[in-house]
Amino acid sequence: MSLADTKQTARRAAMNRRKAAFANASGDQTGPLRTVLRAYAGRTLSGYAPIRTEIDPTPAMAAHQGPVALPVVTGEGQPLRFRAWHPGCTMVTGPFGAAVPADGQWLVPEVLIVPLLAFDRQGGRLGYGGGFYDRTLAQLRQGGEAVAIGFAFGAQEADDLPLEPTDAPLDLVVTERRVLYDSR
Ligand SMILES: Nc1nc2c(c(=O)[nH]1)N(C=O)[C@@H](CNc1ccc(C(=O)N[C@@H](CCC(=O)O)C(=O)O)cc1)CN2
Ligand SMILES: Nc1ncnc2c1ncn2[C@@H]1O[C@H](COP(=O)(O)OP(=O)(O)OP(=O)(O)O)[C@@H](O)[C@H]1O
Repeated sequence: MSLADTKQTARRAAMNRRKAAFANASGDQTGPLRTVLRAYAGRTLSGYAPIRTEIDPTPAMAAHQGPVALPVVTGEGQPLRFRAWHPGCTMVTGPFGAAVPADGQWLVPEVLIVPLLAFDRQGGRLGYGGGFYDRTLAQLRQGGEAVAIGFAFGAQEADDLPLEPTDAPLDLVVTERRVLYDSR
C-alpha cells in the first residue's frame, strides 16, 4: 500500500473513533486547554469553528485574554490566513464547510489550536489531507515562533501514524481530559 493509501485508511479509522467520542461527549470539553492557554495571555490565538464531529474549542477561544482569529482557506495549495474573531461576530460558510468571519482584520497567530483526525504522543498529526496546517505551520515557523496545540478527544490517539517529512509536528497535544504531549 502507498503512503497516501495508508494515510487514507488511518483517516477513516480515526474518523470513526472521533465520531464515537463526539457522540458520548457533552458540555464544555476545554478545561485542560484553557489551563494551557493561560500561559499565552496577550498573544494572538487561532482557534477553529468545529465541523462534523470535531471537539469544540469555542469556550477556550471565548475565554482567551487577547486577540483571537479563525482560519480561512484562500486557495488549494495555499497556507491558511487568519481573520479576527470574537463571540457573536458575523460568520459566513467558508470552503469545506467551516464557518469564517464575514469581515475583519487579518492577524498572524502566535498560538494555534489545531484540529486533527488523529495524533500520536510524539506530536504527530493526521489532518484531512489538504496539507493546509502543514503549509501554514511551516510558514509561521519560518518567520519566528508558532506554538501548535493539537486539540482532540483522547480516543483520536493512534500509535502508528503514517507520517511524511512535510507533516508539521504539534508542540502540544491536549484532550478533553489532559495534556498528553508537551515539547516545550
Ligand atoms: N474546523 C476546522 N476548520 C478548518 C480546518 C479543519 O480541519 N477544521 N481546516 C484544516 O485544514 C481548514 C479547512 N480545510 C479543510 C480541508 C478538508 C476538509 C474535508 O472535509 N475534507 C474531506 C475529505 C477528506 C478525505 O477524503 O480525506 C472530508 O473530510 O470529508 C475540511 C476542511 C481551515 N478550517
Ligand atoms: N510545507 C508544505 N509545502 C508544500 N506542500 C506541502 C507542505 N506540507 C504538506 N504539503 C502537501 O500537502 C498534501 C497533503 O498533506 P497531508 O496529507 O499531510 O495533509 P494533512 O496534514 O492530513 O492535512 P491538513 O494539514 O490540511 O490538516 C501533500 O501532498 C503534501 O505533500
